[in-house]
Amino acid sequence: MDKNQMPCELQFTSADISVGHTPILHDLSLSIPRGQITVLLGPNGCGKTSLLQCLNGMSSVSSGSLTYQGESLIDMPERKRARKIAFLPQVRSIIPSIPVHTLVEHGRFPYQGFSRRPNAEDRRLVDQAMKACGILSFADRSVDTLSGGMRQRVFLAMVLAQATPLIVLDEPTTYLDPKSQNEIMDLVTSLRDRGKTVIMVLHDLAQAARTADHLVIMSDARRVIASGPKEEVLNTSAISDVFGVSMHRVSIDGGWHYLFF
Ligand SMILES: Nc1ncnc2c1ncn2[C@@H]1O[C@H](COP(=O)(O)OP(=O)(O)OP(=O)(O)O)[C@@H](O)[C@H]1O
Repeated sequence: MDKNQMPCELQFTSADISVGHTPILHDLSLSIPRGQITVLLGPNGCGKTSLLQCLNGMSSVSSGSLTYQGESLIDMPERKRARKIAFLPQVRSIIPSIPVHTLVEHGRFPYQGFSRRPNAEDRRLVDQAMKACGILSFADRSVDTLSGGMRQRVFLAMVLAQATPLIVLDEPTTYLDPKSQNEIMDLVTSLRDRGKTVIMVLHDLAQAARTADHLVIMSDARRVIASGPKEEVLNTSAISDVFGVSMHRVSIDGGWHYLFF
């Protein structure tokens, strides 16, 4: 299918978004396409996290609408939402002192009964997620003994084990070295290639330009000023308007690479 005509996964329409009782975003309308990687870019404090947090209930839509594949998310029970959307928040300050496989199993909670006893299908999906993230050999290690890059893989495996069509990642590469960042981006790309929809916040413009299919640019005024297929958005002045940098495209080995300065 033409990437410009992918069906819509998420739709915000004239949405006012609040954190607690504090209004953060006003009259936001935005479509997120299915089966693509959407990257949300914008300066600190423009409301990226608040926008995403409507998807895990940490912020709320106080007027307007938010739908997932046409179904309202606003009143959707938490457990049902968690079978559709997996959410990895920004860097966590508290790292659990539990084995890797136990943390990854948390991804199966939305499917389990009160006892939370994993069945064969849960165990299969947990193993599959750990394999995809390259952490099977760490299964018995305590999460708090791992490096930052490896921890991020473990959290990603937990999100994968949730087996949702939509994955939301808030700054998944922060504090990681370049190699670990590339590995996480490769993983994200492989998720998209397996049919998942991914939305993530990044701060690295080159990484965003390399990885995204679809770009959303927000401004200091907490507005979406550009949204669309990557090439279309990169051809506007949105990035230079918001970040004060110019984009330069260079061809290396037949592929395009983006530099911003
Ligand atoms: N719980 C809260 N109560 C009041 N204001 C809040 C709360 N959470 C966020 N805000 C404010 O909302 C605005 C948007 O914050 P948000 O974290 O969504 O921005 P962001 O674009 O994700 O920033 P960053 O890039 O720094 O992570 C900021 O001005 C922030 O101070």
